[in-house]
Amino acid sequence: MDIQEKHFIRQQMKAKRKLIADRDQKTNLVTGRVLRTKAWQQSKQVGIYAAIEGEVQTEALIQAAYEQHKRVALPKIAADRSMQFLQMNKNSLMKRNRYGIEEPCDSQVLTFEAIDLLVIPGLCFAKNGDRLGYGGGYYDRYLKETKGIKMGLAFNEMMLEELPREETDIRMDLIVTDQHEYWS
Ligand SMILES: Nc1nc2c(c(=O)[nH]1)N(C=O)[C@@H](CNc1ccc(C(=O)N[C@@H](CCC(=O)O)C(=O)O)cc1)CN2
Ligand SMILES: Nc1ncnc2c1ncn2[C@@H]1O[C@H](COP(=O)(O)OP(=O)(O)OP(=O)(O)O)[C@@H](O)[C@H]1O
Repeated sequence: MDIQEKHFIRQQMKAKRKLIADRDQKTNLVTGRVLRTKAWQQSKQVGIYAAIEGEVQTEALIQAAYEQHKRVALPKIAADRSMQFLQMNKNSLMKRNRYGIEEPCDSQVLTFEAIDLLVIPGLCFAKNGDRLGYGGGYYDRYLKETKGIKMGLAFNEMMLEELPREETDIRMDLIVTDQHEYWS
């Protein structure tokens, strides 16, 4: 039942996301808010997603992280639906994976313990920190292991009052949108 409901919300949000206006401007607002959080300012090693169309974009955050001398790691997915974060620098080579998402070719894996802040994409989020992704379970599997702060990024239009939950779903500690921050 919940799984069907998730499927339905996914379809709805994919369509809705395309219609969000002023996405670049809103990305700038999200970026500014993230940079002002204590979680960002205190982090030394950030795991951050390479954005795809429709998501809050992350180039400016990645750039800021380099400039602030943080260690930056991007996710790389594997056939068994696991995911690792690989440490990057400005010259690292990137390649598109099977979903068309840019990922590191080959660099050092950052361990679960090393990452103190994870910046996470989603199709939509709930105010209590629940997250809905594309349904691969990549982030749920990864986040089970991590000790870092889990920060989801969203446009305000992607926030719902609540989401159906499964036992394996991992809550965000914090969601940053163009208008608010939601702590859980
Ligand atoms: N930027 C970003 N990176 C991410 C995620 C994400 O949501 N955003 N993921 C979060 O988990 C993982 C990748 N998961 C994904 C799973 C499916 C599709 C996707 O486009 N699915 C198509 C069908 C494609 C196919 O079946 O081959 C679709 O839903 O229409 C994209 C990402 C890991 N990296
Ligand atoms: N820790 C886990 N171990 C094994 N299977 C898991 C785990 N977490 C999630 N799954 C499975 O992965 C599938 C997708 O999960 P879910 O619908 O929560 O994905 P999602 O959060 O939308 O996707 P993603 O994390 O890739 O963005 C489900 O069948 C779920 O049972």
